[in-house]
Amino acid sequence: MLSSASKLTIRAILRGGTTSARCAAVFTTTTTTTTTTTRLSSACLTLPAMHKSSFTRAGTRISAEDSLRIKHLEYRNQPTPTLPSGAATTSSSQAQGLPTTTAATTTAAGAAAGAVCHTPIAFPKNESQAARTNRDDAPTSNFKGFSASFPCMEKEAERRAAGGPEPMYDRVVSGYEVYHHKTPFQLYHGGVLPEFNIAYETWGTLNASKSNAILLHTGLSASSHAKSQAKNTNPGWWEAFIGPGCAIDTNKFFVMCTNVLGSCYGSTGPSCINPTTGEAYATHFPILTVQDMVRAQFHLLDHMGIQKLYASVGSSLGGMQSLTAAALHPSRVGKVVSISAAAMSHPLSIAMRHVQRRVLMADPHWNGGQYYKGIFPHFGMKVAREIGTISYRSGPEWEERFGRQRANPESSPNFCPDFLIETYLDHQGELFCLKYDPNSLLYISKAMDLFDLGQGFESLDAAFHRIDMPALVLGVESDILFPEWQQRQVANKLRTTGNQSVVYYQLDSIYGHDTFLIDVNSVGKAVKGHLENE
Ligand SMILES: CC(=O)SCCNC(=O)CCNC(=O)[C@H](O)C(C)(C)COP(=O)(O)OP(=O)(O)OC[C@H]1O[C@@H](n2cnc3c(N)ncnc32)[C@H](O)[C@@H]1OP(=O)(O)O
Repeated sequence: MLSSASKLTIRAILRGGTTSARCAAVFTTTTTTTTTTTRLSSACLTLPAMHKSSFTRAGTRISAEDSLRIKHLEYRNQPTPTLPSGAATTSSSQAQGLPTTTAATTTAAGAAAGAVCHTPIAFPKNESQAARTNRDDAPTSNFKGFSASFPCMEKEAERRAAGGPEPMYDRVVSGYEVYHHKTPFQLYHGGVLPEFNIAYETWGTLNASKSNAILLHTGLSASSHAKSQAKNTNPGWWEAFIGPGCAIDTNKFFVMCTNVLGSCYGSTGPSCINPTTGEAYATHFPILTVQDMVRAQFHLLDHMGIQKLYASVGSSLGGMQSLTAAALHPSRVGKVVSISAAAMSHPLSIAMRHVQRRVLMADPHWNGGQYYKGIFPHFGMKVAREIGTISYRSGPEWEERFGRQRANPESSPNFCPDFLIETYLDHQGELFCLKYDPNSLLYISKAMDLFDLGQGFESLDAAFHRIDMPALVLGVESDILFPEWQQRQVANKLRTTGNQSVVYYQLDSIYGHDTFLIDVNSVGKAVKGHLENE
């Protein structure tokens, strides 16, 4: 935790579209006319010690106290890949048909005549590596193989046999409010929802003129529970970022967070009952876009009488929503923040979500999405999350954290989680898989693939041109899902299409895409500076 005396000096460039005037040192502890002091109250700084000490990569450290370095970037010195200028609207491509894969526990079977199958490993379990290396390697028999024991698969088989009720996603969180939209809602790709709910939570106080509201948009699988509050005291997913004196200061702002359309934490999604059939929507739910999610949120704002947001803030999918809100309703968004997002998903990120969906759909219990009264596709969901986790963190972090260590170096190598990185992924998959509706994962991850900020506008540039309010764009060098070059594209596009006030930060955190969830010091301070800078 940082002491109250700790400080962060972040340098940024603010450049107008045609002017080269710059305003450096936006956030610093030194008071100048172009300076805003940016401090997070110590109550917000709950970053575990591990997260600070693990930053050992070479780089420009801005201050001794801070674990992350924020680099000064000049647009003109950065080669920037170009975005296509037209809005390439991707057509809906709902996955067709069911894979026929059956998941059977494999057993080794020796094919060759005379082969010895299921031979127990001859080496004593606790034999040291040195002893193994020094062993006289003259074989004592013609064949000695692997002991075909797969405890992780046996556990999975037991779970399948037991079945069990579908987890109740809407019980995972409680204490949210619900906006009920009573009339049919037309979606971008042609679907219509007869009605919908949006779950939301709020923190701070809405002022009399309703001018201090900040809409916080979530990533793929988050609920509206960004912060603990009286009706739900569990820590939220941005717990340390929101509160008095924090990055989003609830002494100043009224913060709202919604659960997106298509999700499973109180908003209408595939696990909800379709009022026209009395059955769960499941995979009859219409294909969604990020724009549909944001349009639903603006119905909630209308309902609350909030004409103009002080700011729209989001990371990842939330950053896509944040940019979309600003493009759809520029007159209703005062400031925009986009962290680790993009103007459109790039092929590698689509590929990573594709394999998550395929592995989920390959679980026979997924059953075409009709598992709500059957057996939950636990294994498919778990492995999908493991793949997702690979895209959320980074190789450098894992190198530092796990290296090549095995969970139990004295045990024989095996095909169940063995290396620490494997047990980590296994744990992350297990932690998450019962907390989220598999069909929501399909729909929302597809919406991310389909995302194109230019959708519905004349061109991508036309969409960017509408985002004329002060903008903060933040990227992370180790992010493979939403690479830093995409953040630079967003910042550059904003600037070249006429935005007079764009701030871009590049962080060299090793936490990859998840940096926005972990690094309150750097991400939080950048957000606070942007929100509070006049
Ligand atoms: C794509 C989008 O739109 S949004 C982004 C998607 N990202 C997410 O959803 C991220 C979800 N992850 C989280 O929420 C995490 O808790 C974070 C990011 C907030 C915090 O991350 P960290 O503090 O680094 O936690 P970490 O990833 O190390 O996980 C800790 C857990 O792993 C366990 N663990 C750590 N190493 C190992 C290991 N080698 N083997 C087994 N388990 C391990 C810990 O015991 C701990 O378990 P617990 O949670 O049951 O107590």
